[in-house]
Amino acid sequence: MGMEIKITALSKRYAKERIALHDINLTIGKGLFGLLGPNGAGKSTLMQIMATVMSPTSGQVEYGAYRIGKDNHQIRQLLGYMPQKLGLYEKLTGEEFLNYIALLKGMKDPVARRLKVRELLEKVNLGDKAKRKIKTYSGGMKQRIGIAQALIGDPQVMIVDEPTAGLDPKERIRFRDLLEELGLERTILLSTHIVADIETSCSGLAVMNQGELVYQGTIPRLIEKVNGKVWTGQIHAEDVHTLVHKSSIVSRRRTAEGYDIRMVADSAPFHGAVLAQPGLEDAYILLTGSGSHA
Ligand SMILES: Nc1ncnc2c1ncn2[C@@H]1O[C@H](COP(=O)(O)OP(=O)(O)OP(=O)(O)O)[C@@H](O)[C@H]1O
Repeated sequence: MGMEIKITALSKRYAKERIALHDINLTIGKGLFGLLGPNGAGKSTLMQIMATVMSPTSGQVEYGAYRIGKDNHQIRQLLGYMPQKLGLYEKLTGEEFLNYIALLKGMKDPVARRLKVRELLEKVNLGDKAKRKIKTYSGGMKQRIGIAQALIGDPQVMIVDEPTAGLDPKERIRFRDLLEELGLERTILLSTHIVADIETSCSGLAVMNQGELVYQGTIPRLIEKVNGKVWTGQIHAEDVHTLVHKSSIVSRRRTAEGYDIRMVADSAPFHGAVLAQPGLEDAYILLTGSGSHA
């Protein structure tokens, strides 16, 4: 299972000339594919168009032989979509909610439906919480029930929009493991603005910034781009203002004397800075200028 998705010259312009996507060309293969970018980069817009819930201004998305706009019905059959804001029915139990969604998706046979709901609850590790109301679930549990509903109908492709927002680190790891496992037999597109969400697990990666695709390829090849450009060192508090290109600061930690700094620069950015082993976070900051400590 799993299939190739081809995006060609895709653009989206909202009202008032706001360009959310500009000429996106991207191929997404089998496995877990990461879509990384800061808030407002256009990730949700792209995913909504791919999920056939919004039309592009121009361009094309193809799922094998199917095209959005023309074959939406067929595409929805092979797609599981988890939007950023999942309307959960808080008063229902996890089991009731999945049963309801399965009904909506056309599973008419009650026995098959009950079996499927059970299987999905087990798969996302909520078997023992099936009879509890969704409003009592933690953030991570809600996200996992969201994945379960997207899995009804055994979709070949899953589109998952910023699922880890608001999760604590433990829940985030658990959720990532689940997606990784699901990615073994399908195509999963996962969007996030958190580098750690995709660091270890993705077979492919695209980075977006301000409506543009700024990178597509493997994680190691992206990290290569910052080889010899990542610097660490200590700087005195009174010298911080001398740092230029603050947007390329990867991390800044207060110490007794000043700051421990990690930043991306072509040459040593301050006195005493030494080269460090580069990572994905460094490359991401070089591409997007989205230093969280800038
Ligand atoms: N319905 C809309 N009307 C007008 N502008 C919109 C609309 N939806 C999104 N935008 C704008 O389009 C741009 C891309 O937004 P989008 O939500 O796709 O980004 P994102 O990468 O998913 O970020 P976030 O994680 O904050 O949702 C932003 O500038 C946003 O303000």
